[in-house]
Amino acid sequence: MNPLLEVHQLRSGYAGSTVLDGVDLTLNAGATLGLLGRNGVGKSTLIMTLMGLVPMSSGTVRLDGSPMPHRPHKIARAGVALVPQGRRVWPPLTVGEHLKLATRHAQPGTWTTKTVLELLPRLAERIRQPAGSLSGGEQQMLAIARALLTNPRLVLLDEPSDGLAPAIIESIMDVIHRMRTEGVAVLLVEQDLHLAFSVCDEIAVMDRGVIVHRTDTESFRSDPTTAHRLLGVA
Ligand SMILES: Nc1ncnc2c1ncn2[C@@H]1O[C@H](COP(=O)(O)OP(=O)(O)OP(=O)(O)O)[C@@H](O)[C@H]1O
Repeated sequence: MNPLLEVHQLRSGYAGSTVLDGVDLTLNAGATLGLLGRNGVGKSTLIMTLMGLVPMSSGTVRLDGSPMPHRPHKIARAGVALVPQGRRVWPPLTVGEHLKLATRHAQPGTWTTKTVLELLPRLAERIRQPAGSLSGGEQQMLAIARALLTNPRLVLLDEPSDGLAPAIIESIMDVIHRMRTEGVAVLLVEQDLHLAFSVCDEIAVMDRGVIVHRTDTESFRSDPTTAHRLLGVA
């Protein structure tokens, strides 16, 4: 069986500077992989390149055995959804308007406005509120809701815990666990090790544009020496 996502020798970057320098990565359908690494090593660039938002200069990306389309809307239609760093909600649009827009090109599936609002009841309570007036945690939930409504096979989550209180991070964990239950594959870029360890089957570490380490979560968690060497944390 093909992996859902197969990345081979991927290179990309910005205006003459190479950031990804030969990334090799696979992810099976329904699996949850945490991508860790120090600041600036290229984790977000990988997410943006997979989503077609940063052009690749060489390498291959395959989704379910077929070449990944290049344009973001085609990548989304192929079943890949992005929860970007910084949420990227539209401040004047209400929660309801965001959800309506997200359903426009959605594939049919488990996730509908009803099931997403059942999972994220705080959004249901704020359906007429402009996104700009939501708290950071609520905006993060909205960004996740928007991604789920497309009924993706793969969700790329870029630092969902960034700047959020522990209670909200717990809610994000619950949502990622639910994605797993529904068979959605997740590539999670995270600095919060507690979050990554609690939801991921495996951990990969990036350094200077390549994947330098990959193991199951339990092995990574029980090997603080390696974690310290790769991430600078105990
Ligand atoms: N839009 C951009 N234009 C030019 N350089 C960029 C751009 N975005 C990122 N970079 C550079 O690319 C490199 C990798 O950045 P990236 O955001 O992918 O790292 P990261 O591992 O996600 O870091 P962090 O954990 O701090 O978010 C950095 O040197 C960064 O300055």
